[in-house]
Amino acid sequence: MSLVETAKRIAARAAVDKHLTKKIRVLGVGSGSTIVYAFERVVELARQGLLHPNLVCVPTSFQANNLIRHAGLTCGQLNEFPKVDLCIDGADEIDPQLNCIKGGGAAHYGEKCVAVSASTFILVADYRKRSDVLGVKWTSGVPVEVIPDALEIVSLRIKNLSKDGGNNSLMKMLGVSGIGELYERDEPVVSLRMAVRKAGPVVTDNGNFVLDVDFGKIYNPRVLEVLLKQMTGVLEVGLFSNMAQEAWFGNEDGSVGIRTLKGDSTL
Ligand SMILES: O=C(CO)[C@H](O)[C@H](O)COP(=O)(O)O
Repeated sequence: MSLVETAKRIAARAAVDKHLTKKIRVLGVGSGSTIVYAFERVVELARQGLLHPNLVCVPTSFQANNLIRHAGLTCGQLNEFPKVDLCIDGADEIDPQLNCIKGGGAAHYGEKCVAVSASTFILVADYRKRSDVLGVKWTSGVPVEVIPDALEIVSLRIKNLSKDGGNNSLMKMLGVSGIGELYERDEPVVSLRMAVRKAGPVVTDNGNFVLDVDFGKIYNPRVLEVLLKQMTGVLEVGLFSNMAQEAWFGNEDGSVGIRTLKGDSTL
């Protein structure tokens, strides 16, 4: 197993061991490759009888739904279980305030639905995702899920943010005086995410498209998230600000690091 895969696995398993106690009845299951390792551990613990006897797993995506069903665990939807005790998910980049970029797997809408419903939201990742400022480690851009009919209008509005931003009354309401307080680039670079082994764009679990928007460094993820989210045609933004309580990182040396709002430590 490569260094990166080992790092994902140790972080994922350690976070599950710490947080998934017998008291957790409703578990949110994230998406991506790191979550596969976390879920492997969930299944091991369930088979050993160490979890809540009525554990329900709420998926964040089609992928997570498959993981749960193939393991034979109970799968529940958010409409039936809107109060999630714990959600464990991966991330593409995480800053010291535990803001993160998600959506590398285009599942950020489902992931955010579950994360906002969770009493505890824990991130698991390898060492490449630990960052001081968002936009430096994950350079593919912030994923923005867009309703297909609105693709062009949303692209244009995002490209023009820097030009129009200074006069935006919403920015004033949010207490930001200029777009330069939010991100680095003069003009965000907007790309439609293209599929691999399918002609045309990626189509999300919800039948939408994804724009990857490179803002350069992101200085104020919270306000940028709000600004993007309010654009008509945007379903969800892959910025998750002020949501996670902890991030668990697998380090290159085989140790596990824990990032909280109080700082970084090693297990
Ligand atoms: O947000 C996500 C999917 O939309 C993933 O959690 C994120 O992309 C991390 O994935 P991986 O664990 O494969 O690096």
